[in-house]
Amino acid sequence: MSEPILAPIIKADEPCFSLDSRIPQPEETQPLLKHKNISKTCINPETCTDNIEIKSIKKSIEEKTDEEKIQDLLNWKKWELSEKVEIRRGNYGLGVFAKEDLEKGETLFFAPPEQTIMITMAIEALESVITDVDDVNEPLDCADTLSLFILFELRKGDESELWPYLATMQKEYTTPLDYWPMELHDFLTPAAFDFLYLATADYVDSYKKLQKILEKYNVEEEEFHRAYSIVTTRYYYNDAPENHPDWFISGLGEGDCGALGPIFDLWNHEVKPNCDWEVGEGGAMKMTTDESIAAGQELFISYGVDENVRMAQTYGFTFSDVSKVEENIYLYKDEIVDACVARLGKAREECEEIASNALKQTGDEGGHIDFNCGIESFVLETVFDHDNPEDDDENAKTARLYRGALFLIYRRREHLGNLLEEIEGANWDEQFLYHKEMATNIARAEQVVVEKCMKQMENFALGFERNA
Ligand SMILES: C[S@@+](CC[C@H](N)C(=O)[O-])C[C@H]1O[C@@H](n2cnc3c(N)ncnc32)[C@H](O)[C@@H]1O
Repeated sequence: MSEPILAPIIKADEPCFSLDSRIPQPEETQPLLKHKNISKTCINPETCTDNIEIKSIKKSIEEKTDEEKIQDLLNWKKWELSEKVEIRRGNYGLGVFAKEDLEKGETLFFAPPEQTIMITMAIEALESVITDVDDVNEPLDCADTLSLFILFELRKGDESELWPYLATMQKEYTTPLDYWPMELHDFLTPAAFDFLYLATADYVDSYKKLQKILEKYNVEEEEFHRAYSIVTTRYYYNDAPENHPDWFISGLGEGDCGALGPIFDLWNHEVKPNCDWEVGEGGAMKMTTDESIAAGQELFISYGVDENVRMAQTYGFTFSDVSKVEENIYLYKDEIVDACVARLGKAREECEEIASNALKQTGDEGGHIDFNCGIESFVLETVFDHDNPEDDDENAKTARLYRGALFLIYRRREHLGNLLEEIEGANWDEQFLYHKEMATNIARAEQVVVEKCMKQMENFALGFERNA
């Protein structure tokens, strides 16, 4: 959903590596990284080395203006869209704006399930493409299935029934973290690097499942990536189908799958939005105002993400006004072990063992400090609670936990300070200015929480120490 700013474009004659090279290797997931080699990725090594031009069977379609495309979309179905709003291009691509003053609680949009793009529609359409479970490397989930469906619909061009919708989609999606160039890895915070890993792994996973079909239909990576991004930046949760072919897999219950909602998905995101949305019976979409809104204002919903790092991962944008976001400070095992050694005076091996055992019980890398400065780390709690003297009371334990966490965030402050200096001081090629802004916004958002939590946690620690 971000404005298209280009990441490296994959060309057939560039040196190429396997798709896996885009996924950082395990040792690279450690925080505070060293510079990585510059690398370009390429889907099909044979076509890279032989410099073969892949035959494109995409239709070229007469380009319409934004206004014409929006009009086609509005005429496509009998939408229940309030006359008090308009769709137009704004600061964040297309968006929805108030034409008149709006009151709190007004319904602005309603779409019954049949006007949304449901997974059942995608499965049905793909049954002629996927005839056997062996046509895919692994069963497809909802996002994979919708991506493949959208890809083929895009190829049909204006012969697709969905064309009035698809024609409004942005042309390129190149900046989300799944296309973050390797030479810029060092400019990411440790958390952003983790999110990059997740974003890339999800994308590559999807590509690999579909590889045979993509190759059969000569789908270039860029083409697949666009369809995939259209889906993942617009997908809203919806129920999984009751019956489906063997090549499809998803959760069984409510909200375990997803759908696309034309018009609904033109609302842009704010952490504190002025509109609210609801998925009703069978996947119907409803949009209402959450406050009174003056004419001319843009209408926003929340996509359910509050952190710059998560917005970057899923939607390809970040807020530069970092007071708007609610970033977390993610903690990692190595840092916790350092805090254990420094604060408790224990041997590294012992700290390692305690932390590793605690980590085995949790799914995450070590936990986090949330934007309210609450410590959400089982590992940190375990480490600082471990092997306490018998006369140790709850106040002393809590104080020790805060001191341990403070050690971590002082270090993180130093790291973020250095990182921001490096970002500022580096020589950025013009094509990467968007990346610079994104890396800065992610680091600054975390820095704000670090500064706030330092003061707050000092006070907490002192209070508990006094009562111990
Ligand atoms: C569901 S679409 C919204 C419609 C989109 N603006 C369009 O032109 O089609 C989500 C995408 O919109 C953009 N977007 C939404 N909210 C934004 C924001 N607050 N700042 C920057 N971009 C935003 C991002 O590109 C995001 O991936």
